[in-house]
Amino acid sequence: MTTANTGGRPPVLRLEAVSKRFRDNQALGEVDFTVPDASLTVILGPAGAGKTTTLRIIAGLETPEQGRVLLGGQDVGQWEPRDRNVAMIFDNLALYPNKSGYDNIASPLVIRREPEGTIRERVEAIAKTLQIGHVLGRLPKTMSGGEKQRVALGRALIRTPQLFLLDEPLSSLDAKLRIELRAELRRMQREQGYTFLMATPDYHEAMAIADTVIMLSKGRVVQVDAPQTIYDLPADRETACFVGAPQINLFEGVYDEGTGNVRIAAAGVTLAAPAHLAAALKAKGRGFELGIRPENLALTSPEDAPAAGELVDIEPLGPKSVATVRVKDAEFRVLIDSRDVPGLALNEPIGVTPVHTERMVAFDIETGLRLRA
Ligand SMILES: Nc1ncnc2c1ncn2[C@@H]1O[C@H](COP(=O)(O)OP(=O)(O)OP(=O)(O)O)[C@@H](O)[C@H]1O
Repeated sequence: MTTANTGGRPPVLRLEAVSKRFRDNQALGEVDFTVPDASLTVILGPAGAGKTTTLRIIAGLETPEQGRVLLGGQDVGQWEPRDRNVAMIFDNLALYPNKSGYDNIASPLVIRREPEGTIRERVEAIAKTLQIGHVLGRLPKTMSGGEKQRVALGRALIRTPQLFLLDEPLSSLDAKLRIELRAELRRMQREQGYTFLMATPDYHEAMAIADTVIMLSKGRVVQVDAPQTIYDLPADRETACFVGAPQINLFEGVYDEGTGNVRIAAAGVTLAAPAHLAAALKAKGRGFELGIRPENLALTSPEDAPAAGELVDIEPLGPKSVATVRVKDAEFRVLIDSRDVPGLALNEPIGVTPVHTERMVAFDIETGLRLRA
């Protein structure tokens, strides 16, 4: 059992080889991971990856085919959901329509027959943190969407379970509110030392708040790492494409042993193999793709650029823009400063030059796995 970072205590949560099948659909296959105490871990993955199923199994709302769920080191396989001391927070939590904000938040403690003074103290503290003091006396129908979501969060957070499971808790909110509330969740988690396991298909969200990201794909854990590591060194091609917008550039290449160069046939371009990948590319020879993030390419004059083509599109993204350069049968997405856009003309010749070649990655075309240096 993993006891890292827990001072010898077992981790808050550990999944061991958890599998789940719905009829002929293998929703989860041998899922393994650990969630340490007072951490914010995000399960990231596309729709249908198995995020909700994983959370439901931990909460005891779904039974795994195989494998073990350990909470604080105890196998809870036979435990009822209410005995597990975990709180699950869904998107769009329904509030009691006939109860005030205060009574909605207080309800879990009222059910537990906590003393009234304690309840008042807790509700007021939570309302202050979530900045919803002004809606405590009001019915849900008079609250905005964001206020309702905060009251619902307050109701979940008023309990103090050993683990909070959050299933896309912010997805119904508008972009501004989502960013505000996720920062608040992060702050509360840190201040109170809560342990959060949150599922989201939004890599921006994962990057913004996670200590650790569990990348889930087709019911399997593909990678468990810090968000920046998932971005810089994705375990496979699918993860590389899933995290990062504009998407990573991928080019099929062939390594030339004589020169130590990589030829990208589709673009008719030859690049020096970056030093950190040379051995892996040499060993592979062909059947690999080079992965270059758009921010690691620059627009240059066509004369001395390794790739020269035509500027075919510019997409503004606020302070940054994405320039697309067609070079023969290949397209290069290049992230540029939007202030440089006025100096560019569509359909004109332009060069593309890799910068930070030490950040290039390469994937095996057959397996999709990243080639290890
Ligand atoms: N009760 C069920 N009966 C049959 N199949 C199910 C059931 N629940 C989930 N599945 C299937 O299991 C797989 C994983 O679903 P799950 O809801 O866990 O994915 P998810 O990653 O949470 O997706 P989303 O981001 O869309 O919520 C999917 O193929 C889904 O169709």
